Amino acid sequence: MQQQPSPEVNANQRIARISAHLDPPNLQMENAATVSRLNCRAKGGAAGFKVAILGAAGGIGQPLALLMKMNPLVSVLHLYDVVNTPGVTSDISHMDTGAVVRGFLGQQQLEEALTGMELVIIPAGVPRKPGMTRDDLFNINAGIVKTISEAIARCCPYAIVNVISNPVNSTVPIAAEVFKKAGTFDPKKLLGVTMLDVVRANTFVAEVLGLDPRDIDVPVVGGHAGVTILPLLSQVKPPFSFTPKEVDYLTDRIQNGGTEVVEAKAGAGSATLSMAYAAVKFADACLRGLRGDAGVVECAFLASQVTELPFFASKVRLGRTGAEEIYPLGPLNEYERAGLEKAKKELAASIQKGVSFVRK
Ligand SMILES: NC(=O)c1ccc[n+]([C@@H]2O[C@H](COP(=O)([O-])OP(=O)(O)OC[C@H]3O[C@@H](n4cnc5c(N)ncnc54)[C@H](O)[C@@H]3O)[C@@H](O)[C@H]2O)c1
Ligand SMILES: O=C(O)C[C@H](O)C(=O)O
Repeated sequence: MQQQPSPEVNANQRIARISAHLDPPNLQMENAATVSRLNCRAKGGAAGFKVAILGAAGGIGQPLALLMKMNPLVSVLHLYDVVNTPGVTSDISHMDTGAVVRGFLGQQQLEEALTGMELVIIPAGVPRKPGMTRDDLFNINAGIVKTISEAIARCCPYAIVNVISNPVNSTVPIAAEVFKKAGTFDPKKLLGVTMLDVVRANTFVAEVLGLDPRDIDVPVVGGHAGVTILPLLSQVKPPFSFTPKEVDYLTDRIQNGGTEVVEAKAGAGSATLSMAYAAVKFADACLRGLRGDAGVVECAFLASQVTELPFFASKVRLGRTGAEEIYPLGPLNEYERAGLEKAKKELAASIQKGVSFVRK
């Protein structure tokens, strides 16, 4: 005689039959009594883009991860670092926003972190301490950006790449050389993030004028270090005229905004919170472009023919394939023309340094 199943087994079988009816087999929980994070029903988030942050456990990386998790255009968020990603990922993943968050730790997980990504944001690398220039970071950060770029070329060659790691004037040429070697270079998709210069320029100009920074738009061209940061105050929108003293004050403050923060932090790093804000502003513009929104225009440092230099920051229109249009600099006044010459001289050397690092 067959033994009767216990009432409890019967109940479980009923649940299994009902859920088999309701759910596709691969989404069923094998046993309703042992739900875990691995067998629950997450489908991979709402519609949106797949974004990776490399250097996600750092001073910029953590608030950047927080803000990208809040961005409704992001469906999957990969957080990669060489330290501390399990904690950061666990923490961020509890936020009740749409993006599904996954963490990746150490170089052996870099390829997995990048596979399938549509936007890759790179704040990996060391920051300045007082007395240092951004170029002083080259020796460490050049190698980090090179390794990461090689992995991007292998795993997500069509992704838009936002480079934050300094010195941006050299790290973007490094990434470009790596992509050229791999045969994956698309000049529209490799973008150095100079958004913080624009954010600062809008803030400082608004302070001088006694206005709301959200109503101000200052184009900042050139590069992202000292005199290569060239605010075009003659092209501020809406148009305002400044006294020569105001122009000197504003140009100096915008060019040295990074140093202002480094000195205030007194050895504890450089801008992280304002940078995360700026990085998200720029990443969001890239995602809106990818989605097909019209009229998305921001400044970025990229391969360009706007000047005789191979890379230059200027206004670009972001679209489905990246920076689809690069705008000319427009009419410059005498002060800005002199600034442009200084900027080009320093930029040329920084670009060459990055190119030689990969070609050597
Ligand atoms: N473009 C800009 O406007 C701008 C603004 C601010 C800072 N930065 C630059 O951003 C970088 C990061 O600054 P931060 O304040 O976040 O520094 P941080 O030291 O706080 O964080 C950097 C993170 O990168 C990680 N990292 C180091 N090597 C790595 C590797 N090989 N792969 C992945 N991750 C790695 C570290 O573990 C750390 O978590 C610096 O180079 C800084 O100069 C750029
Ligand atoms: O100044 C730095 O070193 C960091 C960053 O480039 C900035 O502009 O804040």
